[in-house]
Amino acid sequence: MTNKITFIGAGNMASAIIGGLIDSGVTPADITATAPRESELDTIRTRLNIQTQTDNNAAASQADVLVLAVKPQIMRDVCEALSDTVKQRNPLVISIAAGLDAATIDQWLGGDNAVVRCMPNTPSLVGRGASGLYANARVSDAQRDVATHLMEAVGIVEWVEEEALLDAVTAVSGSAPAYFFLMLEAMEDAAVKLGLPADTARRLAIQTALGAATMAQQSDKDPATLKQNVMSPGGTTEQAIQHMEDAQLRTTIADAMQACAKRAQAMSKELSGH
Ligand SMILES: NC(=O)C1=CN([C@@H]2O[C@H](COP(=O)(O)OP(=O)(O)OC[C@H]3O[C@@H](n4cnc5c(N)ncnc54)[C@H](OP(=O)(O)O)[C@@H]3O)[C@@H](O)[C@H]2O)C=CC1
Ligand SMILES: O=C(O)[C@@H]1CCC=N1
Repeated sequence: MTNKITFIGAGNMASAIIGGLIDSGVTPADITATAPRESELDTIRTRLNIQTQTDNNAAASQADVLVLAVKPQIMRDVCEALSDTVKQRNPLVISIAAGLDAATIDQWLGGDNAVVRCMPNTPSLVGRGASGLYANARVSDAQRDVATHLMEAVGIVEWVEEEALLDAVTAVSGSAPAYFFLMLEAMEDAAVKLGLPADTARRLAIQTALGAATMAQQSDKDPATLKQNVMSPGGTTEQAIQHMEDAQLRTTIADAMQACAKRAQAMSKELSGH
């Protein structure tokens, strides 16, 4: 990819995507990241060999692709301060902020911009990301391809044609690494109570999660069938699964994802004012 990519914000999500991009072969010198403090940038520059800047406008003035990766709560100030540069440079804008719609981002940047909204997740760092993408009407087919190419460098990409569906994407993949990490935490704790050393328990739980996800990805069987295949009648797994069903685990997961999507909608109202 020959595009110059600038990340406004160099935190958890930006560094996960940047790390994945570099592993996929993007030239570090083509990537710039910004943050207010040199100390944070020193770390990412040393680790990834990319360009860094504390001046957002200076960094954006070189960008073909401008990735907005700051917290939603400060996005308005950041965008408004970038609007003159964006008007001159006219980059493809990719916002990764949860719960901020493309029209609001476009308006804060001064209007008439090609804006892709992307909901990525942190496994992008290891090339196993999952991103949902939505494009506003200004985004050309070529720019869609650029956004696809960029995010496919760090995982899979699913386009949605209705912007509101990005809230569902946030619930099923954007926020979801945390659900699986919670599961790993809980399994490790429970295994320790059953007598295993913590490091042994963690290794076994992680490898099992990896193995199950890989099987689910590679198998032509659906997850329900794969689950059934582990459950020998009258055996051990049946007991565990029955316990989870009795404890309404499915309802808990559905309620948690509803709460996640609802929070994205509420953030949109709070921050955009409509
Ligand atoms: N974390 C995740 O799993 C996901 C996050 N997102 C979205 O990604 C965005 C970033 O989240 P995340 O990476 O977790 O947050 P972080 O707080 O880790 O990163 C935010 C970054 O922005 C920097 N920053 C703050 N103010 C400015 C400014 N004025 N100009 C430039 N940079 C600035 C911060 O620097 P400093 O630390 O010095 O303040 C930090 O580097 C959010 O909008 C979030 O909704 C989307 C999907 C998943
Ligand atoms: O928790 C959040 O708001 C961000 C968006 C998705 C994942 N992390």
